[in-house]
Amino acid sequence: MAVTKKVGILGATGTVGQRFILLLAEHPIFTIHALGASPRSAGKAYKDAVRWKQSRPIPESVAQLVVTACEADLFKDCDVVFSGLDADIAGDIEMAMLKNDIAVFSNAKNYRRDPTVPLIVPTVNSNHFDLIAHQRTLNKLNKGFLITNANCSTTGLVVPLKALQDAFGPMSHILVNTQQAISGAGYPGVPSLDILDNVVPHIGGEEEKMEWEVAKILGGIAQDKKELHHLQDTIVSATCTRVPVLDGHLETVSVKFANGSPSVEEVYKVLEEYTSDAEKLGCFSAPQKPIVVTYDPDRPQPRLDRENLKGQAVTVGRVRKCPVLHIKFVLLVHNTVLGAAGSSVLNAEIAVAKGLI
Ligand SMILES: NC(=O)C1=CN([C@@H]2O[C@H](COP(=O)(O)OP(=O)(O)OC[C@H]3O[C@@H](n4cnc5c(N)ncnc54)[C@H](OP(=O)(O)O)[C@@H]3O)[C@@H](O)[C@H]2O)C=CC1
Ligand SMILES: N[C@@H](CC(=O)OP(=O)(O)O)C(=O)O
Repeated sequence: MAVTKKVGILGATGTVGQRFILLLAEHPIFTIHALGASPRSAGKAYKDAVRWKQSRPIPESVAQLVVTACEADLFKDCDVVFSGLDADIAGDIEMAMLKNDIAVFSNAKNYRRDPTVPLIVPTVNSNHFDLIAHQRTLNKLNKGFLITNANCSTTGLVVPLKALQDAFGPMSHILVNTQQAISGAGYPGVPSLDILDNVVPHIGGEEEKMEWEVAKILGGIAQDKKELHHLQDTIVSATCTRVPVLDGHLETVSVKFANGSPSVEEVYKVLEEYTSDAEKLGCFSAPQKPIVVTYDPDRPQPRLDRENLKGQAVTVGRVRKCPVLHIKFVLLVHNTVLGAAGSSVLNAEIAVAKGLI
């Protein structure tokens, strides 16, 4: 039987934290060891601290665990710390964990632009783990390191883009429009009077994140493994909206390729056949395949497709020629699974498989 690793969850009471609890409560190699949240929650049993919003009940093994403050000393016995912390406080807390030589998997935006921190979508760029040796040298660490997840909308976008880039070469232009679920705004999130019977065509900072993160994730790594190379010649334009859906971000995408357009049939084939290292490494949470292709004319849809392959796959459909660029399609990503906690857990499984933890 595999040796189990002790894990801590920071921000365990939040929207992303609750997903971590569900994904980790019966995990074959990770055992929940410590739960952290704000001073408001510290000292309480998890069931009393959390406002549980999941359709499955709080796992029994977690309900009575006492939530602590997010102090590095209290997590020093953990092999891995997953962070679902609010970005306002994630920076300092995650850095304190890293300085204590702990492996940190962050969902927050704070370190995504740090050139020494890989921004990893597990079914896209797990090769960026190769930067960790250099990061450890820079920070004088033995076993600790820090990696971040991408923004949830970016995560959905880069999975099919990676398949297309591998097959057809660089893309010069990418236009994306998102319809994002309310769970993306955390709890209590968007007021009901703003979102019911409505669409809000603004999510602060989201478009800038999407436009920037794609280039880091789809870029390469230097031969000496000390630097990430961002894409230079790909322009991304994003428009992000909030819609009255609970979970699942829908995105409409148009792409122009630098070397000319593939056919719709070629694109479908490439999406169908795309594989990632996560499956090849045999990771427990890896989807059977990173992309579920739908040929139904009215899919993907959030309510019907967000749970595909347990929320770890991106569903893509409606591939057709774009009269302005080259190819357009629709995708759906589960924002709190692959878009957040699910990516972190799968990234940690990859790190274990690569011998980094
Ligand atoms: N929701 C989503 O789909 C996605 C979210 N993210 C990112 O993940 C992170 C978490 O988001 P989300 O779960 O939605 O946010 P929530 O607001 O639902 O949860 C925030 C968590 O942070 C904790 N917290 C707040 N203040 C402090 C503090 N001073 N010290 C310690 N802990 C504190 C809260 O604890 P308490 O309950 O005690 O207040 C809670 O556990 C954010 O950085 C977000 O940007 C990334 C991708 C997708
Ligand atoms: N902003 C996203 C969720 C999120 O928190 O993203 P980020 O981790 O990039 O701040 C949404 O509203 O759906």
